[in-house]
Amino acid sequence: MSSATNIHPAVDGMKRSDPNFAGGTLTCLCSSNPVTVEIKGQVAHNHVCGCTKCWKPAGALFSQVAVVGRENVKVTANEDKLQVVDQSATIQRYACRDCGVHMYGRIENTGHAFYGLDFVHTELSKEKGWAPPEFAAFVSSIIEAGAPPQEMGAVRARLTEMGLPPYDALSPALMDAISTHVAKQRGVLRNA
Ligand SMILES: N[C@@H](CCC(=O)N[C@@H](CSCO)C(=O)NCC(=O)O)C(=O)O
Ligand SMILES: [Zn+2]
Ligand SMILES: [Zn+2]
Repeated sequence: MSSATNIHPAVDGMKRSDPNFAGGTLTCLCSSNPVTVEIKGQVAHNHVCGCTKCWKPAGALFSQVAVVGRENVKVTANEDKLQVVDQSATIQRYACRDCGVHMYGRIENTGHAFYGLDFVHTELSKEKGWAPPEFAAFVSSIIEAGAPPQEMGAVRARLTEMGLPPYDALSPALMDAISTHVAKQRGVLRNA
């Protein structure tokens, strides 16, 4: 089977975003004492991510990950099961120590362009109406997790067919936002 068929189980044919969506509850995969996280309101910049750091469902080549204001993220059950996957990473990903699912990722560096935003996987919620993914990020990184390099053409073609433009970092809009932030910090952006 070609890798190109395994982009992400929840993404193909995803419904349109509900303009009045109020949020939902993310639940980890534990059959008993699951960790739950309440998300208030809609997420932004939902995307599929091929990087090795984001949590992916079994068999998927990509994770599905979006951002939401950290003030709208609240752990509502079994918080004691959460542990940070990699303390040295920019995004501190809180994973369930029993099932391994990442419940939210938080940026603690106040100087980072995305400080104030948490990273979440909306597929962990049963509510419908979440904003669907808009692009594919870190596509080349799937090779680092074992995807055959010779299948990358097929993977990019499939992503494009699914309406997810493939990029090897974040989307141009998000890369511009990061660089604008850095330029402002350095004082080199005069007219912004
Ligand atoms: N090739 C590396 C890339 C890892 C990476 O830089 N991931 C991005 C995107 S995560 C969500 O879109 C990132 O911002 N990482 C910061 C962090 O993980 O703390 C790989 O595949 O590992
Ligand atoms: Zn769990
Ligand atoms: Zn990622």
